[in-house]
Amino acid sequence: MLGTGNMNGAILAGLTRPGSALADPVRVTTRSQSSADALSQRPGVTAAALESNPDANREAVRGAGLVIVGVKPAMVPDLLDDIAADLEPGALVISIAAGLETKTIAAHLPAGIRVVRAMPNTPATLGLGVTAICAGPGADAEAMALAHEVFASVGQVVELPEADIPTMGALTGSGPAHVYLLIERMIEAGQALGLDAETATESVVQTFRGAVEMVVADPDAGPAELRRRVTSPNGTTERSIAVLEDAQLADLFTRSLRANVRRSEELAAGA
Ligand SMILES: NC(=O)C1=CN([C@@H]2O[C@H](COP(=O)(O)OP(=O)(O)OC[C@H]3O[C@@H](n4cnc5c(N)ncnc54)[C@H](O)[C@@H]3O)[C@@H](O)[C@H]2O)C=CC1
Ligand SMILES: O=C(O)[C@@H]1CCC=N1
Repeated sequence: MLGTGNMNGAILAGLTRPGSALADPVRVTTRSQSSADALSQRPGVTAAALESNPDANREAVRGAGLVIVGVKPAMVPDLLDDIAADLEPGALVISIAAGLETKTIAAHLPAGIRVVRAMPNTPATLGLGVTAICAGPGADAEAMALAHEVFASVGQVVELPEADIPTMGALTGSGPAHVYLLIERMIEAGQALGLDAETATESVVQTFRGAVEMVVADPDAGPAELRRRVTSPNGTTERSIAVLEDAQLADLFTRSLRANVRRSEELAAGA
């Protein structure tokens, strides 16, 4: 794993969490020695820092069958140019960078390197991630099976055409941030109505958790039916839902996701 920050770090945490059977040793790189020291505490993980060893990325990929690139999108091309000559022939390179298209990734790699693009999300850290994957140049069935296996060990995997990856970036890659924003705003609203911070926080978090678990536990009912069961005719929920629906939430979310996808397109163009 090259560039082990928030997202690659979450995947690594998921892969090495207690009870998950990580079959192969993992070499990871990061920029600072202090984060490399922290990462190397994980079982089966060897970490190297660029600030101590400028060759860390090149050394990490030597002999590796699978390389997951987790630096910021703008840094990916330079990183690939740096490691290109040291990659094993036929290695699988997975990029998790938002926006960056597989043709751009492949253009910075030698022929014969297999490319997969992935859009994971941070709940991978608990094994509860969602990762969308798509095949890039040279990605044969074996490469896709390997990508599937890695991300399946930290959550669910959805295989999609590349054109859908930006939408998944908006819906699931960025999705946890949208959920956290809703949690934050509900806590603030509880406080505005007089609850103390601790009570509001604990109650809202448990409400999200309980509500999500109910959707998971009863897929036949689905969220609309579960909402109906809470919303008594002429009761209290009806009033609060009416205020929320007044804000045209469906339209708001669609506009929000479109803005996210537009940024993916800018990143694809190198902006
Ligand atoms: N944060 C998220 O929830 C998600 C992020 N992504 C993608 O993951 C990638 C990383 O994002 P974050 O983890 O949020 O960023 P981050 O900044 O937390 O992590 C990047 C890491 O790369 C290290 N780094 C920088 N240059 C390096 C180099 N040349 N060699 C080795 N390490 C280097 C940094 O020290 C840092 O630890 C981005 O391309 C982003 O689009 C995709 C899905 C979700
Ligand atoms: O905000 C970003 O650009 C990255 C991609 C998806 C989540 N975080």
